[in-house]
Amino acid sequence: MRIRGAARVGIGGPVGSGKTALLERLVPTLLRRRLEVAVITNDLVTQEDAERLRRTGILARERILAVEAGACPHTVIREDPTLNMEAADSLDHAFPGLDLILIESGGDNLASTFSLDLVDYWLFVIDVAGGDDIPRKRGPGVVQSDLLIVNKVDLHPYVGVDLPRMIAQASTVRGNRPVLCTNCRTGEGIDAVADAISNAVLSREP
Ligand SMILES: Nc1nc2c(ncn2[C@@H]2O[C@H](COP(=O)(O)OP(=O)(O)OP(=O)(O)O)[C@@H](O)[C@H]2O)c(=O)[nH]1
Repeated sequence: MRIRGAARVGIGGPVGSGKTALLERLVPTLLRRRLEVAVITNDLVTQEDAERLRRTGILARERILAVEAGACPHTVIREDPTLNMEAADSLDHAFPGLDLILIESGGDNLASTFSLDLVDYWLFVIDVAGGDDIPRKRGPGVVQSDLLIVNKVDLHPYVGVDLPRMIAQASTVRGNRPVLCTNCRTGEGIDAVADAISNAVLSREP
């Protein structure tokens, strides 16, 4: 068992659903709440997402670590999360006051889930452009995540998606575990995501 450091929060979801865009909005929101944050990104064979986040300047470069996941993004967050656990341990060691380590998975399919050896809580990000039948397919990520995020809600009129129906189906398959909507272009819904994470994994008030 690890010595208690920062809370570890996973962010998974299909390719392009908006995981990095969510981080770009969520990190500044958490920092405004005076929380100490670091990020680990997982890419297949590059450090692209980490470099993208570093370029935004939202966090000091050394608070953003990259794990190269190899061929299977879910392997390093579920079957053998050693690389991510080592990265998180090194952030805990380097920044003793850290509150949260956000671990972004590489883009994967609806079956991807996080090992609870790695994270205390995990979000799964889908987007409306993927279609409103995604929740009905009952992928483990959609069903089992602690928080489901339906992103890109601004696009629903353009892709013919019935958003209320999509949310209702998501809530049904999740047995009333939470579902939140976000628009990472504008920041809509991000405060609610920060509230959910804080309430779930932080012992002190933000
Ligand atoms: N319209 C709209 N576009 C968005 C939103 N969120 C993300 N995008 C766009 O969607 C595309 C993919 O976003 P990313 O944040 O790169 O997605 P990702 O899940 O990190 O992608 P991978 O790491 O490749 O799996 C980008 O062009 C974003 O600008 C949103 O809420 N609305």
